[in-house]
Amino acid sequence: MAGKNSFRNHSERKLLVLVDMDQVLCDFEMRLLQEFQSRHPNDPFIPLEERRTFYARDQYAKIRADLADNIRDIYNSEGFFRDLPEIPGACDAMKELKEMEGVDVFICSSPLTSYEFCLKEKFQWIEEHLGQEWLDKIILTKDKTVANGHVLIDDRPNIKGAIRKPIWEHVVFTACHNVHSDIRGKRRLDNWTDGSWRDLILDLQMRV
Ligand SMILES: O=c1ccn([C@@H]2O[C@H](COP(=O)(O)O)[C@@H](O)[C@H]2O)c(=O)[nH]1
Ligand SMILES: [Mg+2]
Repeated sequence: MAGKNSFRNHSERKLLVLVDMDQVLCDFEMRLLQEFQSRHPNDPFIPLEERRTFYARDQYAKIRADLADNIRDIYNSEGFFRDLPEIPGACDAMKELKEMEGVDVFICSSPLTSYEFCLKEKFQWIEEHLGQEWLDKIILTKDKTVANGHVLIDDRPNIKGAIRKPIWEHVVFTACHNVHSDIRGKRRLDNWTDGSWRDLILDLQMRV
C-alpha cells in the first residue's frame, strides 16, 4: 500500500505547468502584421504598440469591415501557423522546464474553429521547434478552463469557459494587446529571456 500512496503523493507534488502557444511560444501578432502589410500595402494597419483587443480582427473591424476579413483570411491561410516565428527564448525555456525536477509541462492551445491548416500546423510547429517528444505534451482545447494544471501561462487576459473558477492560476504573458489591460491581481510574466520565469516556477513549486 505504501507504494500506491507514495506514488499518489509524488505526482501531487509535481508542479503541472500549462503553456499557451500563440503569443507565448510563437509570435502570431508580428507575423499577422507583416503579412497584412505585404498583402495590403495601401490599407491602414495597426502598429503592434497600438493593438488593444485580444482578437486583432475586432480592432481592424473598427476601422473597416473588409480589413477584418483580410485579417481572418491571413490566419486561415496555409502556412500561417507553421511559419510563426518563436517568441524569443520560449523554446529554450520550455526545454529547461521539461527537465526540471518536480515539474511537468504541457502546451495548452486553442485551435481556430477553421481548423483546416491550423491543427496540423500547430503540431508541425511544435515538432520543428521543440522536437518530436513534445507531440505527447499537447492539449488542444477551445475551453482551457477544463484543463487540469497548477498554472496556465497565457496572453489572453480573460479566459472564460465552462468552469467559472478554473483550478489553475492564470499568469498573464505580456503581449502587445494586453500591456494596458486590467489583469485584476493576476501575476504577469513579461518574457522568456530575463530569467524571471525561473523565479515564478520556484515560487509556484513552494505552494504545491
Ligand atoms: O486575432 C486573433 C488572435 C488569435 N486568434 C486565435 O485565437 C486562438 C487563441 O489561441 P490561444 O491558445 O489562446 O493563444 C487561436 O486559435 C488563435 O489563432 C484569432 O482567431 N484571432
Ligand atoms: Mg495566446
